[in-house]
Amino acid sequence: MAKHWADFQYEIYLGGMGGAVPRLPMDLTRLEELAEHRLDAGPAGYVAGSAGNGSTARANREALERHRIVPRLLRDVGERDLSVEVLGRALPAPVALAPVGVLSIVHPEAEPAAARAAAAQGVPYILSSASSTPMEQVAEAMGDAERWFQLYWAKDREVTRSFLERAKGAGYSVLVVTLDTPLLGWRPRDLERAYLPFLHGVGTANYFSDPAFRAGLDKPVHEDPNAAVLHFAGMFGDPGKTWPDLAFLREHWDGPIVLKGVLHPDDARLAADAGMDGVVVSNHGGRQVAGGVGAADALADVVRAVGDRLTVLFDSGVRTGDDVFKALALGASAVLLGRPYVYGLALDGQAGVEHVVRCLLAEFDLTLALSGHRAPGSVDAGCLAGGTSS
Ligand SMILES: Cc1cc2nc3c(=O)[nH]c(=O)nc-3n(C[C@H](O)[C@H](O)[C@H](O)COP(=O)(O)O)c2cc1C
Ligand SMILES: CCCCCCC(=O)C(=O)O
Repeated sequence: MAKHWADFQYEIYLGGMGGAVPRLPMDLTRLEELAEHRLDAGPAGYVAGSAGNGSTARANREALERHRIVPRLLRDVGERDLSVEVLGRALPAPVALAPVGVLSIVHPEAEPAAARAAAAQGVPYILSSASSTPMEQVAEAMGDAERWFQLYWAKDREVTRSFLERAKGAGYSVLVVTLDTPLLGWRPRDLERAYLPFLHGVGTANYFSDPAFRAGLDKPVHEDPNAAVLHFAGMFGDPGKTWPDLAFLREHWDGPIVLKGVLHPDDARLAADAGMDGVVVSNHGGRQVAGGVGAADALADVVRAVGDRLTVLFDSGVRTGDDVFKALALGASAVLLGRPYVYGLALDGQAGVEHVVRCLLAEFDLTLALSGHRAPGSVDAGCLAGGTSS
């Protein structure tokens, strides 16, 4: 019998009878406000902030909210199984933790704590290449658990080559290449405080520990950390890259490669033509292009274009279990959870991240059951108002 994530609610009700009530909210949309009170203004603004006047981030929520679920009745949903196969990997549920850089700005245990939480709940953890912890240490914290590596595709080929070698050596199995950040978006909350973690003494240890990165410095990192940070900021992205450059990554990575930040169906087709394995339909949580399309509004078109050739994942705006259900109904194979787990980490370390994952999956399990479904595989456009089953 598969695990019923929904049982978490009875654990809580029964625990409550003994006087133990959860330390964190059960409504994950309340996390942001709590975390903003807990964190200093710089980190709080960096995590919650987005590009321009925030319209893309708002569009993400509006796009998900606009879709409404139409439940079905009397369909025997007593036994349910949330597991899915994604990119050849068996996952307990269609959820992974999105890559988020420099987590040390929200909690001293940073990426290893988030990664341990993911491992404990069995969901994949996608480590950001801009992490505040070297990738080998994060891998060690995870034991045998499923781990993926996100790459910022550096200007310097040697650094990219070195990152791919290290990631392979440390057991990361899927490469997620983020394409929507060749330059940093216009982020007023950070600009108004002149706050960019990397320029506030927060080292990206993942880069600083890299031999190819260090070879590009005039002085060792400890002698001139500011120069190291500036070197990182100048090379982490490369606005000069084009589609044929993907051949380099295909050549140096044997496992699945997923392109993150795809919103246009033609770009999804180009990804398939370039021999990629998947795409993440994402606008980086509204942090890059201002005035951009809500990510969920782009999802169905991408699935129509390449759903038979590529695995389509989704992020940007996922906050609740019903959001996960809606993303699957629009054709995603799985979703990446972003800010909510970062707030969980800020509020209660590893336990906070586990709380967030358990709430999200309990809510998803209940949404599935209460809508008349036993497994993610039967969720399609026909589950949404105005949609038709395939
Ligand atoms: C503080 C922060 C840092 C992020 N760092 C990265 C990163 O290093 N690499 C990356 O591909 N995406 C990064 N992202 C984007 C997330 O992977 C994801 O696309 C986004 O959080 C989804 O939006 P949501 O959090 O609103 O759901 C970051 C997002 C946030 C909030
Ligand atoms: C100057 C380095 C920027 C790294 C970007 C991290 C990220 O993806 C985000 O803040 O969003």
